[in-house]
Amino acid sequence: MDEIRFAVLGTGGIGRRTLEVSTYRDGLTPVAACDRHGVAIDHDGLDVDELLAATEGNIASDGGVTRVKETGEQKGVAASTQADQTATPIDDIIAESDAVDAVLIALPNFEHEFIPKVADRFVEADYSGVLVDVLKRSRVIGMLDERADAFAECGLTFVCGAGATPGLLTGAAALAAQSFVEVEAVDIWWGVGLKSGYEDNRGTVREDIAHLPDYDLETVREMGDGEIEAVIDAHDGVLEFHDMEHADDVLLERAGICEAADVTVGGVLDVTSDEKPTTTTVRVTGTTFDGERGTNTVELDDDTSMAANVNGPALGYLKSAVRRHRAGEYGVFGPAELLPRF
Ligand SMILES: NC(=O)c1ccc[n+]([C@@H]2O[C@H](COP(=O)([O-])OP(=O)(O)OC[C@H]3O[C@@H](n4cnc5c(N)ncnc54)[C@H](O)[C@@H]3O)[C@@H](O)[C@H]2O)c1
Repeated sequence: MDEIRFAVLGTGGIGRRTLEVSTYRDGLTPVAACDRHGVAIDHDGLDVDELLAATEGNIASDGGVTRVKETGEQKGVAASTQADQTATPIDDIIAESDAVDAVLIALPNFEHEFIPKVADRFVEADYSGVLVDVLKRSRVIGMLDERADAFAECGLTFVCGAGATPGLLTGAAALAAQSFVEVEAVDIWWGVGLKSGYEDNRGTVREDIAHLPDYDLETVREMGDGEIEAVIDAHDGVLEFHDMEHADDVLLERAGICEAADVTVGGVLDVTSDEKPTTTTVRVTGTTFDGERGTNTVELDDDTSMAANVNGPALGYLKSAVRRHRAGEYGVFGPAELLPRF
């Protein structure tokens, strides 16, 4: 496979690690990266080490965040010698997108329409390439599906929900389901330990809090950092979630594996320790062709971090998407559709 030149939109907790993980993968050259204040573009390949060093402890987050950790004079990616400050970071990358094979979207998702609207801007620019997102919310998949024809017309291959959950765990469920002729339940239970906590993973932690009873995306978007930290403190740094709106459900349904209503997602986030508070498991219960009822369980090792489980799969799905794109397959794909089909 030819070298893949890719861009990262959003160099926060996830996007920075996307760049780092890509240095361990063959055939991936990062050529552009941006956050809300700056953009770095080098068609010969970005110097990832320099960019990571410049943004260490210096992530330009948003979502109601006013206090940004800064070590250099510039906020976020603009602190890199390879970057420039800009008011139009995404448009700056779109302007160069003829020379970009794939774009990984690691932007926050506080507004459901934000990522679909970013995709619209690529369509308006007639971008023929790959877009991959790691978004979580089920309802956004439908918004992307509505755009499938527009994507197909401009030759765009979009892979949605390609992080850990949804993403890796959706794919694991799709594989585990192959033993059955009928799937009755998929239960996803995740554990994440993030000692760097809210400071370095603002988008992820804030979006997760929206799943707690009494909160939603609208309320967490308006909350100040102090209020978010107060919620975390009120739970002693350990937050447990049930019945989360994670797109694993609609992504398994659109792959024909089970009904969305048969999928449950929950988990535990511990921001006081890097140890996982609980083991991440996917349990798929169904009936085999010869009448046995059983549960196939996939388990992640407790030592694999969230950053590893989001970014490894995201880049893996990105590579699969580039193959699809080069074979002339355009439109919207979920992680379960890039695996054995039901
Ligand atoms: N699927 C999964 O398993 C999974 C797991 C973790 C996180 N995520 C998702 O990853 C996303 C990123 O999370 P994070 O913790 O890295 O967030 P973050 O807040 O740390 O980083 C977000 C980045 O996006 C940039 N940004 C925001 N608005 C922008 C704009 N208009 N233009 C350009 N850049 C902009 C910010 O400057 C920042 O660099 C979230 O949507 C989260 O839900 C998915």
